[in-house]
Amino acid sequence: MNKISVKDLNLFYGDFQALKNISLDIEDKKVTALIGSSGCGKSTFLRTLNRMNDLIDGVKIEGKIALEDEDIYESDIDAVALRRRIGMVFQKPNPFPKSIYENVAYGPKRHGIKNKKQLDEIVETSLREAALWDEVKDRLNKSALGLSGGQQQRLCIARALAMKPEVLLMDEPTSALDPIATAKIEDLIFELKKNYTIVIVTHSMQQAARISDETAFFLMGDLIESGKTQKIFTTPLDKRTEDYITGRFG
Ligand SMILES: Nc1ncnc2c1ncn2[C@@H]1O[C@H](COP(=O)(O)OP(=O)(O)OP(=O)(O)O)[C@@H](O)[C@H]1O
Repeated sequence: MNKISVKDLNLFYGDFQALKNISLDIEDKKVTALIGSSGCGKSTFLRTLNRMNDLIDGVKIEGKIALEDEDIYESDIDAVALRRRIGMVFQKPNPFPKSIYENVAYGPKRHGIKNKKQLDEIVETSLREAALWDEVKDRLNKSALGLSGGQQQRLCIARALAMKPEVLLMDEPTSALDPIATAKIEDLIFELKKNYTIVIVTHSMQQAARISDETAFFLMGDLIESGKTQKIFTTPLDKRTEDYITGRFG
């Protein structure tokens, strides 16, 4: 089943066309990796999925993106509600300068949940889901900035999960982390796909091969090829995909 369906998507930054006629279906409760060399449009594409590009001046978008049956670029859609359904985790862990507890409770509080017991529950569940609970349960009121980089990134994942999203967008979530912290996040992604649809931008082909079910290869704003990760990495249809995954360019 498709969770998100992208059809004939074009995106312009002013006169520059960063995405060219992209059509891609994103499967429910699977990990889809977006790969391609620097500047090919992976992050831009990722941001179109929860309308984060709306926040950038001079962006023009054509085409259609449906979340299940709903066109997310319909003029009457509530972008804040959309971003609650499609959460995002960024390249650099960016916890708020607040306690671990407050980082996770922040979103639910802003959306009107005031009951302490309910918030406690959301915080614990989200931290457990992000595989961080055991490491932080005795220091929930300490600053999030005292956590290691890998812990901070899992906290940011917990913060996203606290909003009970359906889809998680991850923009190179491990590029600032060491191999051990990276492995923890990769294990976590594997667990999370049982309940969430995940789209991840990665520079690491090994990472894409390890963790994704589906892979989409971008080149200079075009989507060259997409499909099952195993197929893309073993028998790609397009010569340009093959050249990229075998390291001939990129
Ligand atoms: N806010 C912006 N204004 C103008 N051009 C932009 C903007 N953001 C990105 N671009 C351009 O759009 C193209 C795609 O950028 P994007 O960041 O999506 O690529 P990417 O594949 O994610 O690259 P990287 O892997 O380096 O992050 C690039 O040529 C980039 O310079």
